[in-house]
Amino acid sequence: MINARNLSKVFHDKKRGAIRAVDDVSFTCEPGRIYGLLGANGAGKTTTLRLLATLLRPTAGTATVAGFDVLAEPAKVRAHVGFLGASTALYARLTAREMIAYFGRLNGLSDAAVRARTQLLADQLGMHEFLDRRCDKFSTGMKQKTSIARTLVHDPAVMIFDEPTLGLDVMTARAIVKFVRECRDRGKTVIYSTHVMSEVEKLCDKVGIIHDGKLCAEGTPAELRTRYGEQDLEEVFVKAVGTEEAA
Ligand SMILES: Nc1ncnc2c1ncn2[C@@H]1O[C@H](COP(=O)(O)OP(=O)(O)OP(=O)(O)O)[C@@H](O)[C@H]1O
Repeated sequence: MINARNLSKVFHDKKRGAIRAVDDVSFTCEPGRIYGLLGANGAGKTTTLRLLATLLRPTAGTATVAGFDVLAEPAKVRAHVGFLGASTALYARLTAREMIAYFGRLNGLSDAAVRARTQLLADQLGMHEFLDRRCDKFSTGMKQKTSIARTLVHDPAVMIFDEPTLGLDVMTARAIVKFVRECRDRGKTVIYSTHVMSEVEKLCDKVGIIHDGKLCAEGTPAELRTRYGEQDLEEVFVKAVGTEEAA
């Protein structure tokens, strides 16, 4: 479960001054559900996700993630969250298997648990063919699958994916979308940020549209279509953001 309450984050930049990257954002995502965070470049998606994963501290507001407060119990939040960000990196000299094992041990898993999780994640993500190859030889898709596996090795209750299919070919993107759906079906709480409307369509039970740091519209895809009188989610997005700008 994720419960964000009036989350705000202000950055202070020498050139740009104060940047209100996230502005009073509140939403809830329940177990067995995927919450889609939709927004243009610079809207505040990544900052919101980093606040939830405790990689940043909110300027105001707070959130509970898997039952723990991000301000009061950040270590417990981290133990129950898997965060796949754009900068999730791999060690070039390690193989995918070693990479997963390394993060498994960091998360306190036994050798037997690491072996079992590696087997399962490699099955689910289709990684067996390259599990024992070094990460520096990987394609973008292999890297992303390995990053997902190392992020989720401790089987967290809450999974945060920040644009996980960016730059991937159609087949790899589909495999990842399928994997995320299966995580939801196993009862995980999933938050998923993307620019790709077809993924929102396929995946998200609820969508939050973020613009200039503010959550300007929220609902199921069907509710948003009705509210904005548009079938195409891209049109819904344009209208929601346009209404916010006009206001
Ligand atoms: N560490 C930082 N210092 C200063 N400003 C920042 C920092 N991180 C983000 N920002 C600014 O905060 C705003 C929101 O950025 P954020 O990365 O959250 O947007 P986003 O919706 O994830 O965009 P994208 O789709 O391009 O990844 C932007 O104006 C960005 O330049």
